[in-house]
Amino acid sequence: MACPTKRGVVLVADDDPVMRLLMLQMLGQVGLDGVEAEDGARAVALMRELRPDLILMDVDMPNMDGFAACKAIRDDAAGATVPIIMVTGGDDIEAVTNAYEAGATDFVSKPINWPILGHRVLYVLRASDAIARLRIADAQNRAVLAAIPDTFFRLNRDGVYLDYERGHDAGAGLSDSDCVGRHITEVLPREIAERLLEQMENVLATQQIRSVEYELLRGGSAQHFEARLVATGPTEVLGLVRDISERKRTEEQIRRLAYCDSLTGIPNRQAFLETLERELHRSKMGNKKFAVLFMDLDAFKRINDTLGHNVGDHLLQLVSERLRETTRPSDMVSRGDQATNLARLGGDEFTILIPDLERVEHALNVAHRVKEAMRRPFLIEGNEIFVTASIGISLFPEDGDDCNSLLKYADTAMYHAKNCGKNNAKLYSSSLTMQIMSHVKLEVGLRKALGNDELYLLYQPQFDVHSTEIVGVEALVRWRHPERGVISPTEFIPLAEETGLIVPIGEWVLRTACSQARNWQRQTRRSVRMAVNLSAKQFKDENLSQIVLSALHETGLDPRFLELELTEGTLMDDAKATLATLEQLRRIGVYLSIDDFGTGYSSMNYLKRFDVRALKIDRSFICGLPQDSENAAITRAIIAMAHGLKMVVVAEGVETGEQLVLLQQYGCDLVQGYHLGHPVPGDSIAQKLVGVVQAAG
Ligand SMILES: Nc1nc2c(ncn2[C@@H]2O[C@@H]3COP(=O)(O)O[C@H]4[C@@H](O)[C@H](n5cnc6c(=O)[nH]c(N)nc65)O[C@@H]4COP(=O)(O)O[C@H]3[C@H]2O)c(=O)[nH]1
Repeated sequence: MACPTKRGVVLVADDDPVMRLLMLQMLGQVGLDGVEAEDGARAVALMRELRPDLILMDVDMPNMDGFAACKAIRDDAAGATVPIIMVTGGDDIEAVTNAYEAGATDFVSKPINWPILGHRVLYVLRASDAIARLRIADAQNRAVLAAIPDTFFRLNRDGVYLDYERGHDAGAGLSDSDCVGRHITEVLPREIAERLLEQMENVLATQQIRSVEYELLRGGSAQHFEARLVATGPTEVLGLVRDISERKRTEEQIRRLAYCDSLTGIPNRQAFLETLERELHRSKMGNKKFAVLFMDLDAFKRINDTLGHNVGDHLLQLVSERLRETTRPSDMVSRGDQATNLARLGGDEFTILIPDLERVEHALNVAHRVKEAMRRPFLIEGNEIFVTASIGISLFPEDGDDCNSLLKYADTAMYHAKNCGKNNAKLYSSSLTMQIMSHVKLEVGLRKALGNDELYLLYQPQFDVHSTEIVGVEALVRWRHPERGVISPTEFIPLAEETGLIVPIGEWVLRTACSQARNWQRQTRRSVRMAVNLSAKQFKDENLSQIVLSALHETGLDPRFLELELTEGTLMDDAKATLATLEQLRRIGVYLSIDDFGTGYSSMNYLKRFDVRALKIDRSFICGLPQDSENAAITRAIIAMAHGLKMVVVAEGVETGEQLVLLQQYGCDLVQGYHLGHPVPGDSIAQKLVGVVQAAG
C-alpha cells in the first residue's frame, strides 16, 4: 500500500466511541494519525485548531450533526478546501445528497468495509493534494497572465473562441463577450482570420509555436499586432496577442533613415537599387518593359564652388522637389508606390524608374519634361540660378537584364549626352560603349603623345588686306597618332581640356611656336607675329604669366611678336580674375586677341577694359559672304565697332577671292583662310617669307 511521505492527520468525528476506536486503528494501519471529536461542534473547533489533512464525519451526532458541521467547516476559510468524507447510514440516498450539498468531498456508507475505507482515505488525500497543487499552478498562471500586457485567447480546432481575456495594453480592443462562443471569422477581418486559422492548423500539426502579424484599423489609424499561437492540447491553441504598433513605427523610422536621402527626403541609392531589383523581377514575370533615367546637373560643381555648399544643397533640394512634381503625372507610374521611382544616388545624380513602358517615346517624353523643368530658374537667397540637366536612358530588356548593367548603361548614356553639348537626353546603345572605350583609349594615347613626340605644329599665314603681305601666322597643333594617323585638334583639344592635359600641351605649343618664330627671324630676317590659342583652362592656370615669360626668355622672342588668342567665353567667365591675368600679360607686353568673335556673348564695356588689341571675326560669318546679307551686315558692324574701340579686325576662314574683295571694301585689316594659305609646316612659311624678301629685294 502506498503511503504519503509525510504522516497525515485525520480528524474522526463520531459520537460512538467504538466507531472512533476502529477508525483510529484503520488509520494507523495505513500510516495516518487520527484525532477524535465526539460531536459536530467539537469537530469544527478541532479543525480550526489542528488543520487536519482530512475529516471523517459521521452524519448522526448530538449537539451539531454532521451536515451542519460540514457546512460550518466549509464556511470557514481554514476549512474551505479540506477533504471531508461523510459516513452515512446504509441506503440513505437523501443523506448522501445532503452531504454533497453541505460541501462533502465523498461519502462512505455503513456498515463500513474497513480495508476499503483505508484505501478510500488515501485516495481522497492524494486527490486533494493534486487539487491543491493545481490550484497553486492556476493561481501562478493567472498571476503571469495578469502581469503581461498581452491579450490572450483560446481557440478550438474549428476556430471558435473558448476564452478571451483582454490584455491591459489592448486599449479599446475586443472584449470576451465579443468573442467567446463566436467563430474567428465573425470577429476578425476574413483575410486575417484565415491566416490565423492556417497557422493554427500548423501549430496543432507540429506542436510548435507560430506567429502571425496583422494590422487592424482602429479609430482611423492602423494598429499592428502579433499573435503567437501555441498548442494547449490536441485540438486547442492558446493565442497571445501583442500590440506591436510602437515597434513597427520604430522599424519604419529605421527604414526611413536607411532608405531616405537625408538632404532631399527622397529615396537613396539603396532604396532605388531594391526598387529596381523588384521591378526587374516583376517585368520579367509579366513580360513588361521599363526604363531607367539617369540625370546629372550640368556644371553643379561650379555652383557649389562659386556660391558655396549651402546654396548647392538648397539647389539639390529644389531640384528633387521639381523632379517629384515632374514625375507625378499618371503616365509615369502605373502603380501606387511612386515615391521610390525617383531617387538621389548621391551628389547631383538622380534616377527615375519608368515602369510598364509601352513605347520608348514615353521615356524620351519624361526626359524632355525633366529637362524643361530644370531650365526654369531656381530662386535661392534672392539669386536666380540657372541649371541644365543631362539625361541618359537605358531600357529593359533591350539594353540589359540585370540592375547593375541597366544603371551603368543609363550612366554611360548620360555621359554621352553631356559630351553632346549638355542639356541633352540620350538613349543607351551598345555602340556607345564602343565610343566611350575609344574615348578612353584616345585619352590614354594623348597622355603619351607629348613624351613620344607625336604632336607637331602647322602655321597658317595672316595677311594684311591692303599690302597682301604676311604679317602673322597662327600656330595650329596636330597629333600624329601611331595607329590612326593625323588627328584634328577639334577632336583631341576638348579631350585635353576635359582631362587637364591642355596645360602641359599648351605650354609645349607656346614654347615650340615662340622658338619657331625666333628661328624664322634668324633665317629670313623677317619678323612676323606668332598667334597661339589659349584655352580657358590654361588661362586660369596661375602659372600662365610665368610660363609665357619663360617661353619668351628661353627663345629670345620679343613679346611684341607673340599674340595670345582667347575666346569670348574664356574672357567673360570670371571678369574679376580675368582682369588681373590680362593685366599681368599686358605688362609682359604680349598682344591679345579675341578668337571666334561673334559666337559668344561679350560686353563691349569689358572689351575696352581688357585692352584687347584685335578681334577675329568667326569664320561662320565669313563663309556665307557675299550672298548672306545678314552676315554681311554683322561683319560690317563688327568692323566698325572694333575700329571705334581702336582694335584691329582679322577675318577668319576667307575661302574665296570675292570674300577677300568684300572684306577689303568693309575696311577689314587682316585676313586668314584657305584662299590665302592653308596651315602648313614651319619650313613652308620660311620659304614664303624668304620669297617675300627676295621679291621685295
Ligand atoms: N573651313 C575653313 N577652315 C579654316 C579656314 N582657314 C583656317 N581654317 C581652320 O580654322 C581653324 C582656326 O583655328 P581656331 O578658330 O583657333 O580653332 C582651333 C582652335 O580652337 C583649336 N586649336 C588648334 N590648335 C590649338 C592649340 O595649339 N591650342 C589650343 N588651345 N587650341 C587649338 O582647334 C580649332 C581647330 O583648329 P584647326 O582644325 O587647325 O582649324 C583651324 C584652321 O585650319 C578656311 O578658309 N575655311
